[in-house]
Amino acid sequence: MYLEGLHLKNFRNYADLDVKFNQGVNVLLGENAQGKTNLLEAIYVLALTRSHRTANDRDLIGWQANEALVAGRVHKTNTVTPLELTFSKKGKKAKVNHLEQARLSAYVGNLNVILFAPEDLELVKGSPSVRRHFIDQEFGQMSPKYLYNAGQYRSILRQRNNYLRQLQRKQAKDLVYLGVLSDQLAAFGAEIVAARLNFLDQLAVWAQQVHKVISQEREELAFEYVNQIKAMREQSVDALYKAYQEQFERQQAKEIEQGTTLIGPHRDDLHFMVNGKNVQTFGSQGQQRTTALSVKLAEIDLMKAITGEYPVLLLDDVLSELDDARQTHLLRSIQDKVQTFLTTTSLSGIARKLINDPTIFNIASGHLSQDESVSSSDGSDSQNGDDGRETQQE
Ligand SMILES: Nc1ncnc2c1ncn2[C@@H]1O[C@H](COP(=O)(O)OP(=O)(O)OP(=O)(O)O)[C@@H](O)[C@H]1O
Repeated sequence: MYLEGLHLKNFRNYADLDVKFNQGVNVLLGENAQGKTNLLEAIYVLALTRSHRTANDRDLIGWQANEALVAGRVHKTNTVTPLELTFSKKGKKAKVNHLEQARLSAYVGNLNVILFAPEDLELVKGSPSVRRHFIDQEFGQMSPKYLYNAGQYRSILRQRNNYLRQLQRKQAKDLVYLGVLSDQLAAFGAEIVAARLNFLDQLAVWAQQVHKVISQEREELAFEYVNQIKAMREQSVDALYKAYQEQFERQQAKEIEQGTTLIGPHRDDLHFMVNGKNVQTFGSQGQQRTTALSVKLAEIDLMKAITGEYPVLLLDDVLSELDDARQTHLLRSIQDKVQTFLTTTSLSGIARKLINDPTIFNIASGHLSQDESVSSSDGSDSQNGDDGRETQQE
C-alpha cells in the first residue's frame, strides 16, 4: 500500500499543506525543529488516529487554531481509500470514504504504518510496558478483533481495579460482583493472550531470518512470551480462560489486600533471546540494536503476510543511529517494495548511495519544497533548496 499524499490544516506547525508523495522513498530533510517529525507524526496519526508522541490530541492542533485536519488517500492493490481525521476541543472525527465512523476500530487498519525511531531501541532495553505497548499497537493494526478485545480488556481492568480498591478500603464487600468482573477479564484476557502467542509465533519466524542475515549467521533470535498462566501456543482460548479463572480464585485475597489486579496480559512480558540468552540482560549494545532492527523489519513482512499489503514505513532519524552494515541491510530490504518516509538532518554516506530515486523534501518552519536537483547518485548537496518547487499552498 502507499499514501498518495497528505493534506494538513493546522496540524502542529503546518498551517496548510498539500503534498504528493513518492511511492518509494521520501526523504524529509531539514534542520532541527522544522517539522520533520511532525510530518511523520501526521502520517502515523492518519493511520492510528492517535500520536506516538503525545496522549493529548490537543497538542496536535496548531497553537493559533481550534481544529486540525489530517487527510490522505491510501492506495492498495485494487482500492483507493480516502481517510480523514479532524481534531477539535470536542474530540476527534474519523472518516473512511467520506463516511464518519462511529467506532475507531472500524477506521484503524485502512492505512498500516510501521514507525522506527531511536526510542525503539527501548523495545529491547526498556521496561515490560514498552514491549506490551509495542505488541498491542502493532497487532491492533493487523487485527480489528485484537484492537477491540484490548479496548474491552482495558475498560474492565479499570473497573476491576476500582472495585478491588473499594474492597481493600472496606467500602464494598460483594465478592459475587468481583467474580463477574474476574470472569469478564479472564474471557478478554484469554483472547488477547491467544492472539499474542499466534502473532508472536509468526513474527518470530520473520525476525529469525532477518537477524541471521544481519548477524552474518552468527546469531539465532528467539522470542519468549512471559506470563503467569504458562500459556502455550497450542492451548485453546477456553483453556486459557479457565487458567485465568483459576488464578483469580487463588489470588483473590492477595488482590484485595493490594487493591489491584495482579494477573493478566497487562502484566506479561516478551523476552528476546539471542543464542539462548536474554539479550536485554546479556546482550551487547550492538546485539540489542540488531534485535530491535530485526523485529521492526520482520513486522513489515508479517503485515504483508496478514493483510496482503506492505505497510508504510516511517523512519524517524534512525539512520544516524545505525552503523553502515545495519543501514545497508535496512535500506536494501525496503528498496522498491515499501513506501518509506525518512527524516534526517543530512543525507550522506551509505544512505545516499543506496536509496534509489528518492523524492527529497526540504523542510523549514513547516514549509516543504521538493528538491528535484538531487538524485541518490549525483553526489550534489541535498540541502540546496533554491530551485526546489514549493508544495505548500497557503
Ligand atoms: N501544536 C503545535 N502548533 C504549532 N507548532 C508546533 C506545535 N507542536 C510543535 N510545534 C513546533 O514544531 C517544531 C518541532 O517540529 P518537529 O518535532 O517536527 O522537529 P524536527 O524537524 O523533527 O526536528 P528534530 O530534527 O530536532 O527532531 C517546533 O518548532 C515546535 O515549536
